[in-house]
Amino acid sequence: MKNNPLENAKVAAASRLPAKRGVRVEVQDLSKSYAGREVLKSVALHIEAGEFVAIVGRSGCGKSTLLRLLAGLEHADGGRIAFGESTESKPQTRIMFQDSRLLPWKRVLDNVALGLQAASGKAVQALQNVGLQERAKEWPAVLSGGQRQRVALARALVHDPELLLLDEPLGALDALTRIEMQQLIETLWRERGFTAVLVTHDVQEAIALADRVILIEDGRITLDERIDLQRPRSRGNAAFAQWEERILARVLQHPASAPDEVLGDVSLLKTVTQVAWAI
Ligand SMILES: Nc1ncnc2c1ncn2[C@@H]1O[C@H](COP(=O)(O)OP(=O)(O)OP(=O)(O)O)[C@@H](O)[C@H]1O
Repeated sequence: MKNNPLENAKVAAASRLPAKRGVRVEVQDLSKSYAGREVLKSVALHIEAGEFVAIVGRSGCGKSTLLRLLAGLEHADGGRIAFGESTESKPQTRIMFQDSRLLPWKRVLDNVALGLQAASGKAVQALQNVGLQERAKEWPAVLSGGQRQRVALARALVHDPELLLLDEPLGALDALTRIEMQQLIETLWRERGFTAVLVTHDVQEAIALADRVILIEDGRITLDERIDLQRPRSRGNAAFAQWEERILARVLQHPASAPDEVLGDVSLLKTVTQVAWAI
């Protein structure tokens, strides 16, 4: 295979199509407080099996808290989360963070194979899917940030998850690598059919990837928009730009808690937009 993650993903899709594995997610009346401060307030959310949902919102609004509750990393104070038909069974879930969290003392392939019993075939295939099979024997430290995130993606997908949770996984990457990673995630999601929930500060990323964009403000869902653009989505398209402007305007409408935060949020979002448009 060539060292091109998108091409590799397409070839792999043609040769080996696993059953679509998305799980339906039902969140009702979910609440969570830290030290008496309510961070999530009666959140209700329905996600179809195989749907791609992006969650946006200002810093501190509760996005990652919701993701951690979906992952089962923390417990809610109230409400319920159900997967598929039952509240009992837990789906195969994987989470990716901004930091790849690879083990520095294990080589790339061994990082991907973590948690697998008879590892190597599946792990090699997962590395091929992200275009890094030639780096299998190297240490994570010699990879670039984007390559490390591709390894983290391979490590998540090797378990064939029903639910993939993405907590700003591309937040530390440069604009071009970020767009390439978005395309890779979209290709693998379309191939495999897992349910995806992405937390992002980047409205353009949310619109590029998601079937639905959800806005959280002060711990509540205040916007839930279905993005009716065909895939793959072109950032130069007028309808794309209209969606971006509309959601960005809505995010910025909500007052931030401090003047610095307003400036930080606006400039971050605008910078990402301008850089991405310039490419
Ligand atoms: N373990 C914790 N203990 C105390 N407070 C917490 C804890 N985790 C989160 N919080 C608080 O809950 C609020 C929401 O945090 P959360 O990480 O969900 O925000 P976020 O929307 O993901 O923000 P960002 O976009 O900056 O990552 C914040 O005020 C945060 O300080």
